[in-house]
Amino acid sequence: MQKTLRDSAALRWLVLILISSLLFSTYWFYDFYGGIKGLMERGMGISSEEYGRIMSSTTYANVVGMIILGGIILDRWGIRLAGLVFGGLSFLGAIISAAAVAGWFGDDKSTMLIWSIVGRIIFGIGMEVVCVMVTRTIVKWFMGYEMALAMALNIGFGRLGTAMGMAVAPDLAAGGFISPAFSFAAILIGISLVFFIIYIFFDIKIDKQRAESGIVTEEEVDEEKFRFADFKKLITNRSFIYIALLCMVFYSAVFPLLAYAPDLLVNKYGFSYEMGSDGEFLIFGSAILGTAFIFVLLLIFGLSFSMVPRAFKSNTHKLLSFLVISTLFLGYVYVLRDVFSEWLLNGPKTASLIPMGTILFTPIFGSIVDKKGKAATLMMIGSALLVFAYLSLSVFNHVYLGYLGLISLGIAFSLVPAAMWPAVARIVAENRLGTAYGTMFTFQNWGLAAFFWGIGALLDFVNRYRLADIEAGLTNYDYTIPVLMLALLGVISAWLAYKLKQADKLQGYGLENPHTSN
Ligand SMILES: N[C@@H](Cc1c[nH]cn1)C(=O)NCC(=O)O
Repeated sequence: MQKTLRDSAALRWLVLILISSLLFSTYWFYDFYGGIKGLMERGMGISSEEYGRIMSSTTYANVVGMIILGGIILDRWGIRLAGLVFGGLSFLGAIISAAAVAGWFGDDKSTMLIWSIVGRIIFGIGMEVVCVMVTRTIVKWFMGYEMALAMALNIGFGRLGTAMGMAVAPDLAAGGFISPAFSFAAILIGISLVFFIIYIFFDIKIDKQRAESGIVTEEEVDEEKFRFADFKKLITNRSFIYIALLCMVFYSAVFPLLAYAPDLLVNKYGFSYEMGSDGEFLIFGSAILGTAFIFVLLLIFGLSFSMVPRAFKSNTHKLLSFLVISTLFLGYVYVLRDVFSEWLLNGPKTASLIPMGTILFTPIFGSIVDKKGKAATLMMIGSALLVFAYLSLSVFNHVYLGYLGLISLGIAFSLVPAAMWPAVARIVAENRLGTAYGTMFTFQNWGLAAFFWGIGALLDFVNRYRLADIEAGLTNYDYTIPVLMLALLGVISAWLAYKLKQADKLQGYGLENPHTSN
């Protein structure tokens, strides 16, 4: 058969980098606010509830079905046009948000707040559909090749965006000026759109080649398309209902926490927001470049740990490669020991290690699920870890228990997604997967809408008699009750995972069986 562009490994990986840049930049924009929550409150004069409202507004359009509509549009228009339109929307939303905090629409609090919300709503419409579009593009190029690896790398780029956004935003907002952090994040989306436009040339070419060689084109492949008949079937399937609810409750306990985690560490343990010079690693005199370099190396180590030993067949080679990577990693930690010890006392840098840790752990747990199964049990364990994490970060006050809580949160954030997404593919037939993911992300956005806002509102409420002192810098926010509320979500997640396990026993999808037995 005639070869197409996707038969070249180099081109496949080039395509992955071009399109994953969109995930990197949109995840960055989604999450960087967490690193500068305190600075936003001071700079814009907003409360925690108003900060929560801005974060929550990202989900508003998705709550009323935008992801599903976006999926239908993606089916009709195809990757190129839909990618440009929805990528363009996320860029537009980011520009509006950056203009809002720069005071372009007016520098009074309510104008800045309203336009920040408008910006986030538009950004949110684009971002979620971009995620679906990028996944489709990976399927188009990697089906029959290294698809699982490509998906893991793609989500790794997203998590890197989250981590770097949280860690670098305070450096960009040095001196309390938040505007550069917003402009930088918006420019990143613009750059990734340029990468996407470059990708379009490859997309046109491969479609032409596939048409010439008689391979079905994107428009003809309807496996991933949204169908209302499928939707009806899905929402009457017990196992799907439990896993979709689990997706909503679990992510509601994790994504919103990321938006508050740096501020929690600053307020509860007295961590810093801005980095002292001891914690800076300079490259060409730039701390931002230095931080980016440290993160990229962490990403490379994370991926090497999880991918390289697995690539060898013999156990000796596996062990040898693991030892080599471990030695290099220890050398890296040793050289940067002074920087890391400062980072562990800085709110945004410490919180950014949660998404960074998932890059290492998610593929490891993914391969455990492949080999041993136990997907529903692992989701129960991941949810229980959330409960432990949030109890450690709320009712106890010891900083070491706090670190342990953050590590548990990182493990839970790796374990549940690693077990959940392949489990969906077992419950739902392949030709209904697009509909299933669109439905699950819609449910997820309902929860996110409530908890992005809810944490901020509850924080203001429980601290209502001390708000003036907090603003004056005389005392700190008490995060105990809002974080305890998230522990409750962990309990509900564990219960839903248990119900899923029971439903699976009745329906026989084999969620507890290894994937290799199929
Ligand atoms: N809905 C997507 C994308 C996303 C990321 N942050 C907020 N929305 C999603 O949840 N993807 C799965 C993941 O684990 O990132």
